[in-house]
Amino acid sequence: MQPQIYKSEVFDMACRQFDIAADLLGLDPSLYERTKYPKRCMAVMCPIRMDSGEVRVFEGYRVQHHLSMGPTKGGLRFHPAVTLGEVAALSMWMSWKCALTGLPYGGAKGGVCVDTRDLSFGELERLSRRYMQEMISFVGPNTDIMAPDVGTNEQVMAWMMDTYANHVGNSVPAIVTGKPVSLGGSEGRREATGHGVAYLIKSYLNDLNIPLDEATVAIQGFGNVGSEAAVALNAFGIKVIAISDYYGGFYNAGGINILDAVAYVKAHGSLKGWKGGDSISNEDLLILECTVVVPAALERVIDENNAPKLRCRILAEAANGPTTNQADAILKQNKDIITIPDIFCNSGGVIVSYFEWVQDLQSLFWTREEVLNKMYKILDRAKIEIENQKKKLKCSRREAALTLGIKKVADAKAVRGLFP
Ligand SMILES: NC(=O)C1=CN([C@@H]2O[C@H](COP(=O)(O)OP(=O)(O)OC[C@H]3O[C@@H](n4cnc5c(N)ncnc54)[C@H](OP(=O)(O)O)[C@@H]3O)[C@@H](O)[C@H]2O)C=CC1
Ligand SMILES: O=C(O)CCC(=O)C(=O)O
Repeated sequence: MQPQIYKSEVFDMACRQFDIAADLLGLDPSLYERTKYPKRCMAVMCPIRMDSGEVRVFEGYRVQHHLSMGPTKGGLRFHPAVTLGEVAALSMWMSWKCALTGLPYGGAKGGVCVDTRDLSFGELERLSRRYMQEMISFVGPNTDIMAPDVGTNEQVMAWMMDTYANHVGNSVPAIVTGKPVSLGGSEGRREATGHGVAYLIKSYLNDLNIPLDEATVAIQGFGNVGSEAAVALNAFGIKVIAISDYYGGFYNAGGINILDAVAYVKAHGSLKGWKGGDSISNEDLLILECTVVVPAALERVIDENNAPKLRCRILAEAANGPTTNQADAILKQNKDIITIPDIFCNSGGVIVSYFEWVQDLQSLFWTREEVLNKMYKILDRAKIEIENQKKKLKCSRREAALTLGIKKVADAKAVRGLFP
């Protein structure tokens, strides 16, 4: 029976993906619900004194999907659309992602329902600290390790770590990843997710025999993941022709000046008012004629209405859950489009978070080159496994990735047995 507390479109979507993959695997019924649903969750109310003197209370959540193979791991989202159901779905995807890439973690995710655009720097700090304070009994460097996601960043992770460290009385760098390097963060973590996305795009372009300098890319979302993917694509000599954020997008057939766009966002907080291209809506960006489309913002942006209109060769899912089940069924029939599924496409982030955690635990730090090379190796290995599984099960790439991840978790649960 599906737990009612998580009821939402996005949770249903993650459950439907699980059902399809579990059927392909012929998953033992005794493992089905144990493997599928999140293990436990925490909901907290975070009262914050605003700069005006008023007290506002924000809802926060953390969902730990499974604890069978190590601590849980996953990002923390600050966004007005956050719900417990969304966080639960994201925690499921973290589990399959970590298992697929061979990381010794279960999945987790956290979220606070807040629009950070409405907060001052001081209010953001108080909210971040209060959330961690409320979560102290639920997380730990060997229990559940947070990282940045939508609306959070290195600074938020620094406050999280400081709050936890003040509580226990000593520095605990391994409590969060995606921290500033000066606090034990890893070289390469900031760019890892976007860089991994760009690396996989390059790899699939090579498979399609499309020369890199002939490829064109449209990216929805220009935050950490979208902008770092654009920077890495640019460095690989792959032309980005459209970018966007919450306020809308920009199109330039001659190629977006990525470094200028990044500098503009750094100075102004968003792309609003930038002059680097013609205006394009977020909806039209996804159906542009180009080689690669990269959704790098939020879930469920590709649905049954726009899926038949996609005009790309590669859909690189940098965001988590950008494609609905209905759109997925449509894309499965379209043999001209390669979908690089989210749990694989954006896994560079958690892979390097794992490296950060390992470096923190051993207090021995690696160079950016070492970090990225180790990440490439894991991505290459996962790609081979996915392509083999796709052939073996005669299924889509998403189903291949999900079955690989889900099977590892189910096998671990089976061998651990039931207690008592
Ligand atoms: N950070 C990481 O390491 C990882 C992130 N991911 C996933 O990648 C995606 C992006 O995360 P991240 O880059 O960290 O988040 P950020 O908050 O850094 O960036 C989000 C971007 O999406 C834009 N955006 C927000 N709403 C919309 C909208 N309705 N239409 C178009 N764009 C919108 C934001 O615009 P604006 O700034 O104007 O609000 C911003 O450019 C998420 O799905 C996340 O779960 C996956 C793996 C790891
Ligand atoms: O780096 C991490 O631990 C998690 C990143 C994340 O939230 C994700 O992969 O969706």
